[in-house]
Amino acid sequence: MPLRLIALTGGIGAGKSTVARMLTDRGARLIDADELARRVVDPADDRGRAVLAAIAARFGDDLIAPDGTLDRARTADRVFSDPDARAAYNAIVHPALRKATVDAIETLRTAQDDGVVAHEIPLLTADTGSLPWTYDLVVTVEAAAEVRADRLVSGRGYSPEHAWARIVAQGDETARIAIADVVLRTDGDRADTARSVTELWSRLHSVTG
Ligand SMILES: CC(C)(COP(=O)(O)OP(=O)(O)OC[C@H]1O[C@@H](n2cnc3c(N)ncnc32)[C@H](O)[C@@H]1O)[C@@H](O)C(=O)NCCC(=O)NCCS
Ligand SMILES: Nc1ncnc2c1ncn2[C@@H]1O[C@H](COP(=O)(O)OP(=O)(O)OP(=O)(O)O)[C@@H](O)[C@H]1O
Repeated sequence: MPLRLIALTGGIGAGKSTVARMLTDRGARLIDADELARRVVDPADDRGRAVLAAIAARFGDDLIAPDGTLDRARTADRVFSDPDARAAYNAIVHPALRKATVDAIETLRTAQDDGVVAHEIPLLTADTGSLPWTYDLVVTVEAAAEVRADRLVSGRGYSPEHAWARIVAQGDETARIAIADVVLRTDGDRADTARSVTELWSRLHSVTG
């Protein structure tokens, strides 16, 4: 079977990373959009510096920390409280992120042209239609917004305001479910989630493509 590229999307705090880990435990390889989004603003890299300069030109130098890295907390405050700022920020960062993703897919394909690659990508719906790659299966990981907010506050130390700002920034689940082939609900406990991942893994091995 050729390489199958799976989108793993879902609302913040629903459990994408948990599901991704369960898939990699079963042998999938992973591309993490959040991690690539950190790399594209790495000041140690020429392209990263160019992205940081574009952010500073649009938003001001106060988003750049004294050591030249992105001040992530300040950036989050700006972009998660203001949809126009978020769109402007995404317009700067997302082209670099897309390029990094194409490179990552190619690198994995060159290393091994079969198996499952999971692409953990929180913002899939915002970009659908303009992506320079195609998925064999789109999976969205979903739990009720209140459950996700509780997890972000108790598990990740977010304040309730920060948790809700991000949940709201991502829109509701309707758009994600509309583009998904599989909706993996994680309102239950981790054992329930593990069972759903086992089913998904079987399905991935019965999909040709
Ligand atoms: C705004 C930034 C600096 C905040 O950094 P921070 O370290 O606090 O958060 P982190 O990057 O770990 O993201 C955590 C979660 O926030 C959500 N999130 C991140 N960026 C966005 C965004 N632009 N819009 C909506 N939700 C987002 C995602 O669910 C993500 O998993 C950072 O998230 C960023 O650079 N975002 C833009 C790049 C992007 O779109 N990333 C998502 C990958 S698809
Ligand atoms: N049934 C469950 N399935 C998955 N995760 C769960 C479940 N119950 C509790 N959790 C917890 O929810 C938290 C959020 O999970 P995770 O970090 O995987 O979310 P995420 O969707 O990747 O978030 P982000 O969008 O920030 O990357 C974790 O602490 C995880 O252990």
